[in-house]
Amino acid sequence: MAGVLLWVVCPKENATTTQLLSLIPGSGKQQRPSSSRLCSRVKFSTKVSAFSSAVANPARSSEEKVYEVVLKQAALVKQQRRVRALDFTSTVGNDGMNNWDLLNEAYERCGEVCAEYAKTFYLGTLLMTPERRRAVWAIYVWCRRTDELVDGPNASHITPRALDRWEKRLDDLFEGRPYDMLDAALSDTVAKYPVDIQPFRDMIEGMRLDLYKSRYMNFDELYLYCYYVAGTVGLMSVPVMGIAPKSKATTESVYNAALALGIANQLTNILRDVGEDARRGRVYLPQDELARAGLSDEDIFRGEVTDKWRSFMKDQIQRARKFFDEAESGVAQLSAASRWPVWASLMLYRQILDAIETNDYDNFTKRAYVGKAKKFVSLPVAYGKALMGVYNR
Ligand SMILES: CC(C)=CCC/C(C)=C/CC/C(C)=C/CC/C(C)=C/[C@@H]1[C@@H](COP(=O)(O)OP(=O)(O)O)[C@]1(C)CC/C=C(\C)CC/C=C(\C)CCC=C(C)C
Ligand SMILES: [Mn+2]
Repeated sequence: MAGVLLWVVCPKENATTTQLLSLIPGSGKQQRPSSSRLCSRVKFSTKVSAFSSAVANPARSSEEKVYEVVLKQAALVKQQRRVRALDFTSTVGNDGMNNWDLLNEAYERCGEVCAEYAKTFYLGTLLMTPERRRAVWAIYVWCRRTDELVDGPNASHITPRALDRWEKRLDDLFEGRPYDMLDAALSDTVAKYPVDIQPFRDMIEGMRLDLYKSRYMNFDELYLYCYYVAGTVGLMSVPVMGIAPKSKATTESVYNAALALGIANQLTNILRDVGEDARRGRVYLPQDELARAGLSDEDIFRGEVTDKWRSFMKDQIQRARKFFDEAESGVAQLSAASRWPVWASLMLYRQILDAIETNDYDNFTKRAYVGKAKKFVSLPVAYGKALMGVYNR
């Protein structure tokens, strides 16, 4: 797939099937969020409840339910909650390597995977502190492997039970019992940073949805899917990327921006891949909005760019852009060294929306991508934005 951030979020471009196969095992302060969208709908409370209990109340919108997760994650980072750290100190194995060396090797391997599948993002991480950089690699690798379960070469063999086993493995690694060396790196990361298990579980839930759901009745349903498979990445990453010590923003608003970036990226992914998804029998577009635009699944399968389609797409693109705008406010609040890769990914992914427009909204037969020239311009601009950040410590 094309380009810098595309290497982050769509690393398939750089990956061969066999390479990916080898990754698959056995096959602050409380305040209202910046978003006015949300402000109008969420009843704010300092009481933070688990996502599962939020789900139990179906009268609430997906944004409200997900916002409760944001509050919970923000509260956890404030507590600096840590899970039991692994003991990587003493034992020396037959090969003369001690556990410490093994852990370093595990992280190195995560870095290699990241460099292979998400090259420019990998380069961006090199600006981060060594500790943070390798923790982000470990998270990246776990996300990549999770997505490969349902999208990779073995996808047709993946059952809900296989995902249950993957979740059990996740529980184990959070408890300090990693299954393999890539898990060990994440085990160490979650012991060192206030990373909660819930976004990881929720990403697996998104993959479960992909096993049986191929239509989304309205944006509320689609939003929840986007949270599961992409918003979660933002929530996993912020505790590692770190908030600038001098930032005056609430923790919760930074998490909210991170969530928005994940949602924006996934909505963009969906708009770019309409044709590709349709060929797999999938329509990740809100059915009610399609109907209101006078469109149906049949129109999508036919793949004809009509004025109705253009008008529908304009609205979808506008919505995705709003989520990017919402994310922007949070980037400046991140620790200085973490800002560049985030700005770069935001700018490059957002340009895919421009590319869809340039293609006259033909996302049935043309794949929107950001060309090399635009990437080369965006990277220094992103760097400048990162440097200009309000808090440089
Ligand atoms: C305050 C603030 C703005 C902080 C930044 C927070 C942050 C780092 C957000 C990251 C957002 C992000 C990159 C989300 C990923 C979104 C995405 C498109 C997910 C894809 C899901 C499945 O989609 P699909 O199957 O339709 O797509 P493909 O055809 O398969 O591409 C994913 C593929 C899920 C798996 C996600 C990854 C492998 C990426 C994981 C990335 C990281 C852990 C690093 C994120 C860090 C940076 C700097 C972007
Ligand atoms: Mn995928």
